[in-house]
Amino acid sequence: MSAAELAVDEVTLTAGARCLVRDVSVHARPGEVVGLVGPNGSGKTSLLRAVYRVLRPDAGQVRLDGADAWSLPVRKLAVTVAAVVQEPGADFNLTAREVVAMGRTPHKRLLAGDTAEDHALVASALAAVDATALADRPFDRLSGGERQRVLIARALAQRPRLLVLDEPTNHLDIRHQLDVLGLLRRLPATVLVALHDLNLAAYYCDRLYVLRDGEVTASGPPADVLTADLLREVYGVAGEVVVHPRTNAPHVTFLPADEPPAP
Ligand SMILES: Nc1ncnc2c1ncn2[C@@H]1O[C@H](COP(=O)(O)OP(=O)(O)OP(=O)(O)O)[C@@H](O)[C@H]1O
Repeated sequence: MSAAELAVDEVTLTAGARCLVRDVSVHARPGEVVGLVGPNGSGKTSLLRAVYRVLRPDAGQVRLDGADAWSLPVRKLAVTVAAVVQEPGADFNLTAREVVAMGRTPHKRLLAGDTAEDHALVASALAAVDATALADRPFDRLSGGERQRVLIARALAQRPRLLVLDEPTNHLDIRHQLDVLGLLRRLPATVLVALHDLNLAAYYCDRLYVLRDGEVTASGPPADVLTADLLREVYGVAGEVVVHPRTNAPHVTFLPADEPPAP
């Protein structure tokens, strides 16, 4: 298993008469962690949906290792790409362990049972997200953050070559946010992740793409992309960006609009 190369080439996505994403190109080299950031409604989720093949591009192409992702056989796609999305189907009358085991399905023949390797991969995926103790609990009775970790474990059990995640730290407490993002960095996979927290994106991503109104407005290493000018232009907020002396990553401090004048 090796990390995949992702190339989104000049993709345009529409829904009815509405343009969701226009002429967007995003590239992730094998093993890179690439972040998508941008305000609400800027097109992050839509773009991810085109990559994991839910929303077909009206123009442009999504390529995995050079091949058109939308032409790959379903099974080939399922052993290559895993997605952790915001609204998973709610058909989960299953335990957490059973949900994670679903990640093994693309690797199996029809009706084949679980192998010792499947059991081991499920157990290690649960452990990786600190969810071993949740394994026998009904999935639909877990808290939001617990559920999120189980869904990440399901994607890990799939052993994807490209992992696509939409706001994976949503619902997670700070320790689990740091653990999950640290884990993504260590995976032998390419990662495309939409994040709202710019400081986490700056620390954990190799490169960022900033979306605004469905278009890429900036891209590059976090230190090049995250500037006070960008925060003002894209998000309409005042902020200061410094290189943090301990992490060496850019660190953003937001300045509330009603900040009292300096003494
Ligand atoms: N099926 C659809 N039909 C019409 N409009 C849609 C559809 N899906 C998304 N949109 C619109 O497209 C725009 C981009 O939405 P998208 O969910 O991709 O943004 P996002 O960057 O992920 O936002 P957020 O940060 O709020 O999650 C939004 O204005 C949204 O309302």
